[in-house]
Amino acid sequence: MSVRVVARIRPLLKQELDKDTIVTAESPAGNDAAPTVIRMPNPKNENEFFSFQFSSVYEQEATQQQLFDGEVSPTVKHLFKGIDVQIFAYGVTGTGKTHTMRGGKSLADRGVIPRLLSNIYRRCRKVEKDTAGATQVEVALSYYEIYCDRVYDLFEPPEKRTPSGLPIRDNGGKTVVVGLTEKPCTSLKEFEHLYDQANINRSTSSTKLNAHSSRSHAILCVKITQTTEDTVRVSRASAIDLAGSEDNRRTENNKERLVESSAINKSLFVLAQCVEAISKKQSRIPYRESKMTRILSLGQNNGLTIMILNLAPVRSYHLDTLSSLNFANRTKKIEVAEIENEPMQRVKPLAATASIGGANIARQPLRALTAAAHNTTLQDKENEKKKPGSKPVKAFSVYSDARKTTTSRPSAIPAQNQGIRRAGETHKRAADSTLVPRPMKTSRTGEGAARFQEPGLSKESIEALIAQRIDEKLAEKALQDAAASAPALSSDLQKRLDELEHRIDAQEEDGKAQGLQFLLMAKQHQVRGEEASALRMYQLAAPFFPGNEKLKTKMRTLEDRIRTKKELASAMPLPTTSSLMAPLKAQSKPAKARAVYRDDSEDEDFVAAADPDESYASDGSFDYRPKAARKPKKTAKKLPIFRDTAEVSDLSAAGPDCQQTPRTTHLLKIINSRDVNQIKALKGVGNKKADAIVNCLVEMEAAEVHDLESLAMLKGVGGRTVENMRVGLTVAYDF
Ligand SMILES: Nc1ncnc2c1ncn2[C@@H]1O[C@H](COP(=O)(O)OP(=O)(O)OP(=O)(O)O)[C@@H](O)[C@H]1O
Repeated sequence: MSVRVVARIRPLLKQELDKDTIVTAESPAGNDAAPTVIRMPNPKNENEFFSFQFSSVYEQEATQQQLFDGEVSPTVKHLFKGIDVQIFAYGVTGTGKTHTMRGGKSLADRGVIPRLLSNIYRRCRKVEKDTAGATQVEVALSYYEIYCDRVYDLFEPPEKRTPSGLPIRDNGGKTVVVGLTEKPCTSLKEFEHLYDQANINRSTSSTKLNAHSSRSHAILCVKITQTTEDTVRVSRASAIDLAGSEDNRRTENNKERLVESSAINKSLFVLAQCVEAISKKQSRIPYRESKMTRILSLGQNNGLTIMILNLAPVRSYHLDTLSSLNFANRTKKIEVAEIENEPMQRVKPLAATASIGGANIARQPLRALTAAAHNTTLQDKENEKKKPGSKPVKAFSVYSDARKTTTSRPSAIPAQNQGIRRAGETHKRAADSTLVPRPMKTSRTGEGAARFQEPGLSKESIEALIAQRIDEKLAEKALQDAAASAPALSSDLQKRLDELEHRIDAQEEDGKAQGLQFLLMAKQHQVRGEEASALRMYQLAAPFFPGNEKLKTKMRTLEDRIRTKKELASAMPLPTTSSLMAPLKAQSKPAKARAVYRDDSEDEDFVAAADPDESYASDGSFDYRPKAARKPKKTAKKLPIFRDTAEVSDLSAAGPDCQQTPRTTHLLKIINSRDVNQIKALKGVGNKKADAIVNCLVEMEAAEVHDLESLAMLKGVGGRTVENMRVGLTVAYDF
């Protein structure tokens, strides 16, 4: 399922005026149903309105209780079924993220986090009661912040922090913070105490836009462990209060706030890049470019993900609000696999795990070997059907090289290890009972115990064997992942990027590390041909290298090139919207013509075609080569030509400056409104097409469709559709 995105508009603050309200909530059909649409004017033309559809929309008056009941409360039962839940608040500074997640002290003001914990404890009691105490539920908390791209444990006082913060590692596909405190927490009261104490340690400051602005991303992780006699099931709820993006022209931040702000903006920029890369199905998602994106792992985590988009209703946030809405619109398309964490057999923690993360970080639990639909092949299911009563089939065996046995053996497990199934419950398997070698089982019920009882193998050696096998699997997977995500860079270039990364690692303590990171990102963007992003990163790096002439020259060159490109684009017959639409529509044009008006994401070709000699030659660390042989392109598809011949009189009546008929103008106005209902009402446009058009427009951000040719190039639209839309308008309105 996709990420669930809900929007919340905060009420006006004391200094804000009602007349400045520009963001409103609406029901899709304009009826009394709960609102799901956010509407706001186009910053370029206030007579036009943009509409954005989300799973739900909470208006200014919505209470903390309503938001919790509508969005978070329903996830708790899934959490107890073993499904991880991630809830994060996103929005510009001062839009109400902390209010939503943490809230105030009074009962009514409590935010998502205390309510979630209250709900979890209630459910713990219910589970224990319903199972007459056979299931024990334990809750443990960890809470940390990412401040200036460094991870700090919020359960530790600031004076205990090391300047470089805690390291993060990939552990079996999950990102973990090494050395984080995990505190068992048995009641809501205990939670409130721990949470309040920890929040004192969080980095907040007063800025011009928010008297209590969070200067870090805060992540609360609630681990729920349900233990029965035989199994242990672990699931996690993560509640994340992201720091808000800041426009430093408005904040008047001092130097310290500026450094924080640039770290916040950088991480949010990387997050936006990740979301864009995911939505464009690119093979490389830049998760690793910021700790926040590594930890958030949007689109990589299994479970339920909810994003609460916080919005300020007033005009002073106009552009920021539009950018947040565009981000949210992309996020809602990200698919997340709703896979539950399977229960595992109760075993003592493996000795080998201690080395990964100290006492508090456990190795990725041994995956349950119980029947799991997603782990079972069709063939396996067939086998199960054919042999009623036969043992179910499993997808893989961790213990495949253990010796087979034909008789049950006396238990070799110490009596205190109650987690492992008892000898009496073990099942025998005849050595020759297999039609195929080593039959697979989905369930290890009993079987796991039998294997632990192999004589001749000590408990330690079995554990060591398991640890070794898991490490091999993890290493294999890491190699596969690395190979799959490796960008197609020349080995020379890759070497230089690696060197730069090593320099960053080596200088972690040095103030320049942050600057080098910006530089690395700039180079990565540049090598991908994303010049605007590269320039932005160079600009962020600049304060770390004062007086560096090479860097200044590089920025000037990029600025010139971007400016030239823009001028060329405006001189071209097709408007910029076409360039934005080009990648959206699978139409290809001859490379040379296209080079002039394509957007950032493809301007590597622009460089190669328009200015082959301009170069990264000045950049000693780069060996830039334009892409060599490319696949032959398809010949350009001819664009439809629209002539409003039937309306020449209208055109002349509209005056000499007007290049479009009123009907065309009206049609474009409807399209640019991005109002899905208005677009749907056009002749020949159904729900699907209207959605596709609105999605294209959202991808174009603030850009608009200026003519019928550009409209015909939108994904899902063609010349015929445009003609239908236009013709349909003759009867629909009065010119
Ligand atoms: N739903 C709401 N009801 C009442 N007050 C609200 C609401 N949402 C936000 N506020 C108020 O708006 C102000 C800013 O909110 P908050 O500090 O939560 O913003 P933020 O998005 O977390 O900002 P930052 O990113 O700077 O930390 C606070 O004074 C807060 O009390």
